[in-house]
Amino acid sequence: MKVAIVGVGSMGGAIMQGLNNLTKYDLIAMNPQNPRVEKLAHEYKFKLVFDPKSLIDLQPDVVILTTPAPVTVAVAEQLQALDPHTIVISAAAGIKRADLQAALVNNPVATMIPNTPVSVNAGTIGLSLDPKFDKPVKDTIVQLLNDLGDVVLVSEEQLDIVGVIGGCGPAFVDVFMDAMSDAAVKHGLNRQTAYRLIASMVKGSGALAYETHQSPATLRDQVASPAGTTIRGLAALEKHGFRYGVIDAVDQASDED
Ligand SMILES: NC(=O)C1=CN([C@@H]2O[C@H](COP(=O)(O)OP(=O)(O)OC[C@H]3O[C@@H](n4cnc5c(N)ncnc54)[C@H](O)[C@@H]3O)[C@@H](O)[C@H]2O)C=CC1
Ligand SMILES: O=C(O)[C@@H]1CCC=N1
Repeated sequence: MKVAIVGVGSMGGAIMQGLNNLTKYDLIAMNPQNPRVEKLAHEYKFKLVFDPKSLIDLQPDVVILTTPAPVTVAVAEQLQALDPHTIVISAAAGIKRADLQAALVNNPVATMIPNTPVSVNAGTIGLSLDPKFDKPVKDTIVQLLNDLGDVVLVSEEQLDIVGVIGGCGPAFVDVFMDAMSDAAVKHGLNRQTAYRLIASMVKGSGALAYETHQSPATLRDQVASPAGTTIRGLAALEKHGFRYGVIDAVDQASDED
């Protein structure tokens, strides 16, 4: 399958990497000339074009839009001459399917919010589909995105909050991991050991919650032994408003103003 990525920045590059890991996709990219993207094209051996006509001529089966959100509808307008069978999937946060569909009248258009862990095929991808899609279109989209991680099908109204939790979430977790590594270094671990330890701990905590379906509160209680060390740390997190900080981070990221 021929997959084109339009806009090879952080998100487009992560998708490119995740698809390249599988070696089964014929990958194409469109981006303004940029040495970083050219280096990536050389490394991953994908075909790089710089203008919409060249992209359209290559007849991709799927086009993924990972351009900056404010220009994404304009980019879609430049792709109006795509073959009608080409499926377009936009990753642009806050851009509605109706606006993209108005630009791409003949093509099936889906909207999603992926996250950067797609680069290691461990992404979380909130996906909204047009209920009018026929089964082959739906299957093509879901199968492609399943190769990049977990696909969570949601309504378009829910995509904004899914985008904040799944899409912004890795950055919030990164801040937590960074702070923990400072603490570990303060207590004598070297930075590299701290990073490895913390990444493994977060990966394992996520896997445990994911595999067992237990609530975070239940899992937390299993760690906090009576009169033990964990409950003292949990009390300190409460004292410093950690939970409210997380809730407010989601509120702020969700705020459109
Ligand atoms: N970074 C992330 O974790 C996530 C980003 N997104 C969405 O992905 C999109 C891109 O975000 P980032 O990768 O963070 O931004 P970025 O700034 O790193 O990448 C944007 C890329 O698009 C290219 N570009 C700009 N105008 C273009 C045009 N007219 N045609 C083709 N390419 C063009 C830029 O040269 C750059 O390589 C945004 O719409 C954002 O909402 C969605 C979920 C997560
Ligand atoms: O920061 C952003 O706007 C994008 C959307 C979700 C994650 N990154």
